[in-house]
Amino acid sequence: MAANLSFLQFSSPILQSKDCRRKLAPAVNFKSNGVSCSYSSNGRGGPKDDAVKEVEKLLEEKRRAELSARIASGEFTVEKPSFGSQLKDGLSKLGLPEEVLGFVFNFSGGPNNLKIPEARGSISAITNEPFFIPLYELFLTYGGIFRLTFGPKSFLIVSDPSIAKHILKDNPKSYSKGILAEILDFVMGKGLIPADGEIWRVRRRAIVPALHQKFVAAMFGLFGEATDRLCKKLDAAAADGEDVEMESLFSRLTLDIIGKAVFNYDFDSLSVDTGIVEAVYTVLREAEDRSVAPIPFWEIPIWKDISPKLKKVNTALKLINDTLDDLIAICKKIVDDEELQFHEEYMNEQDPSILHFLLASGDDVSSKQLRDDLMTLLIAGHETSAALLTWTFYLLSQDPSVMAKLQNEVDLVLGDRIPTVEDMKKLKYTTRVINESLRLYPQPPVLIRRSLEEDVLGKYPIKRGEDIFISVWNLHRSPNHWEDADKFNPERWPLDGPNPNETNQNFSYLPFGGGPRKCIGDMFASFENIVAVTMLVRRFDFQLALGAPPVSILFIFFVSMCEKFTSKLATK
Ligand code: HEM
Repeated sequence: MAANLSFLQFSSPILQSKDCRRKLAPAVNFKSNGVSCSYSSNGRGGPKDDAVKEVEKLLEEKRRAELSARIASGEFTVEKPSFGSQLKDGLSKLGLPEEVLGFVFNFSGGPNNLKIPEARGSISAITNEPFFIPLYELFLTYGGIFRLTFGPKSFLIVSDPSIAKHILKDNPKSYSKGILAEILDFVMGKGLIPADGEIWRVRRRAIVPALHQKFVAAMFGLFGEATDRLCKKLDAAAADGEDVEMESLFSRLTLDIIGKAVFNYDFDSLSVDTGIVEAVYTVLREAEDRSVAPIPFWEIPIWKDISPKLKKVNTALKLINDTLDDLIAICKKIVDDEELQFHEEYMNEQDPSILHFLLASGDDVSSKQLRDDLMTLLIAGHETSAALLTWTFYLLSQDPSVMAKLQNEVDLVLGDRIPTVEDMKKLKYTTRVINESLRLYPQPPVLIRRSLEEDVLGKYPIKRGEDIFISVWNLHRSPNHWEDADKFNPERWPLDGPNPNETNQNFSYLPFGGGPRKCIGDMFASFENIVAVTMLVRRFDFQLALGAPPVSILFIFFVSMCEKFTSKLATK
């Protein structure tokens, strides 16, 4: 029985969209509250009006203060003192010294006497924002681990780096993907993201070698060509003085890239809206719907058969599966006809795709499992990169000094060249900009797990079957670890220092997760994004379009999207 995340439900109405991606959750004004930068004649963005910034800051502080006051008033606190603590209070009132009580209760109870701090309620009752934002306020009050209870459901929210490290790296065998696997089952089956146990182990061992260095280096041509197509589209928009909605374009760019990289299929979604592109988005939207559904409507027997929406989803899934089957069959034939000498860094120059590598490697796998794996890679590498690019350009549009520094580095290192793998090490500031964008807007903002056995998290014992959210959002914005945590400041990462990752930041920074389930596409994604950012900033200036709708932050399909970032373009 599939679980659902009804607490992710939002109360506001669903928005309609013009493009093929539907906006699911309500558009919540992001901090900028729709303030547009004024257009500057030199094409470089002017700083946002100071007075406006001040008002935004005050509004944000007011909102936070109100929520903090509500949390502090105990509105969300569950008062359930344990028998031990009641006894301790009683004895304390009778005059027993604290030292004696501390000794007796620590000795007799140990960690079992400790209770995880508990908050309760409905996130939608607290605020209209995506759920991981109010979780931040609760974290400031309740600490690095607390329980959040909604009616019969309860979740542990982890925002402490050492507990995150314990779950992800030190004791990962005791945790599964839980709810995530249940929701994604219809689209990813037992693909690498939802899979657990032996299936995960076998498939990870088969797939990881496909992303070897030679493969990633070969992808640079693809990254460059796809971004060039986007540049041409933007050229036309800039020439016509047309504002562009960037999230939809980045979504198409990354779909085109990942389709070619995973199974050598050209969606060409930047140019055309074919049936298969529409089918991919239909399936993605369904997964989004399921992640916020109050009940698992897709499991209701009669509904399943008569709902036009579910019929459409099934038709889309069939089209995708048939296309994947065709691609697998074509690729199998090529591999059969190939004079194959398989080795560690094997790559077919005409078709360097992951699918080709898997078939050439003699990977003994059912066609259903292979489809699940391909679909998982497609989804894992698509929305994450699209969201990262959109947030990065949004942040850049807000900070002309960072943009200028970035453009300077790109001009110096690349000039007009298409970036190569050798350039990556030289593009240090560009990398820091992306590191910082991933810190402020991690994709996904929460990692989902379920405990498979009893364990101890921090000082608290937990039972089997606990659903856990590791809030990467909280880790990345924790005042305990970051100075000016909300500020976009690529300079916080020294250029001569190591590339920040979960290990050298001690699990305070988890852009690609950590431990054995760490992202397998981290290098692919980093290079893809560096290529896109460099090729775009050397050609265009980006500013929030005048009079554009407010930028909003949406949590859809486990990724936090920067919706409606509409940019005014100026060709450099
Ligand atoms: C900016 C882009 C990306 C970000 C931020 C990102 C982030 C992540 C994170 C945080 C995880 C860990 C999830 C967890 O522990 O629950 C993950 C897992 C994964 N990612 Fe990525 N990812 C990105 C791009 C990609 C790409 C391009 C691919 C494929 C080519 C990919 C494939 C995967 C797979 C297969 C897993 C599951 C690994 C496993 O469970 O063994 N990702 N990603």
